[in-house]
Amino acid sequence: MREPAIEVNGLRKVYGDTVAVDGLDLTVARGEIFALLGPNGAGKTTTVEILEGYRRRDGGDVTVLGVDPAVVHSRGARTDVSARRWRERVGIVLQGTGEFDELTVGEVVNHFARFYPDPDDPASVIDRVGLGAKAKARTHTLSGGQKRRLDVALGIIGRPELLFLDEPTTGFDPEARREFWALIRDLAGGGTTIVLTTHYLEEAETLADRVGVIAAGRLIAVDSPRQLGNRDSALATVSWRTGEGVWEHEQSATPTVLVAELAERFGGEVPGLTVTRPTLEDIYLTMIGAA
Ligand SMILES: Nc1ncnc2c1ncn2[C@@H]1O[C@H](COP(=O)(O)OP(=O)(O)OP(=O)(O)O)[C@@H](O)[C@H]1O
Repeated sequence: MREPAIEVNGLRKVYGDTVAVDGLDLTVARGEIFALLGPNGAGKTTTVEILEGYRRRDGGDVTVLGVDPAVVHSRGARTDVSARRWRERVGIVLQGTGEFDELTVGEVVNHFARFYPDPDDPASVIDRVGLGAKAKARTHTLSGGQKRRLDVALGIIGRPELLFLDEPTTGFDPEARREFWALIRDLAGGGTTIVLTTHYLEEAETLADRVGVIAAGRLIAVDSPRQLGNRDSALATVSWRTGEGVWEHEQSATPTVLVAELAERFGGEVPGLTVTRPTLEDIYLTMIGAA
């Protein structure tokens, strides 16, 4: 089997009296899109920053692209060739870096491209993040969502093998969010491993191969969005309108049987028929509530 992109065992991080990460285990496969969900303060950013090599851990084992990020970050590593190589292979999109004074979008992306041995084409990256029309605009004139797109451009200009995205679409309008999702799928299709944190359940559902739910510093569940918390086998709610126009709702483990009965009862079309299962958000909120 191919070595995973990320392997974490028993990760622990403490700030004073606060246990931010409390024995977290996680494996992310190469080429996977993995979404980390969890309430404010659950430990997502701390975990991701440890994986990126920006934060030191207090316990546990961490391997990212075959390397311990703590070693990359240790003293002397700044000039170390292997540490530099590792950094070039990891793309990071932080929450809001996009202020570069009087520089234009094109200048900033071109400037960052020079840090990498085999960068992508700056003009094409600017187009792909939807900033083509803003290439000559000074970055301080960009809107919030456009600055976020610039952050994404800087995260991918080095053609990373692994890309970390911390709440990437906060402040995006719905169309921009969909364009961004297409970009992420495109990157994953090209083999890039993607780890993102998000508070948008729809984003996790649309993008992620697997989601991990963090609560109080622990990973309490990992599964595909369809199967998380046995969602696929949860009771379905069947709703329909009676002949008198009254809405009926019934929970059922065998909704197909119920719908067949209803069809027979109504002699064809069942008025207002819907069959729904719990959404990812329903499942997530139940999990977080229980934790
Ligand atoms: N530098 C720090 N010093 C002290 N405590 C910190 C520090 N950074 C984070 N914490 C604490 O660690 C816990 C986890 O924080 P973290 O930022 O990892 O959560 P998160 O899941 O990313 O939250 P959010 O969804 O709000 O971004 C919180 O209780 C937070 O207050």
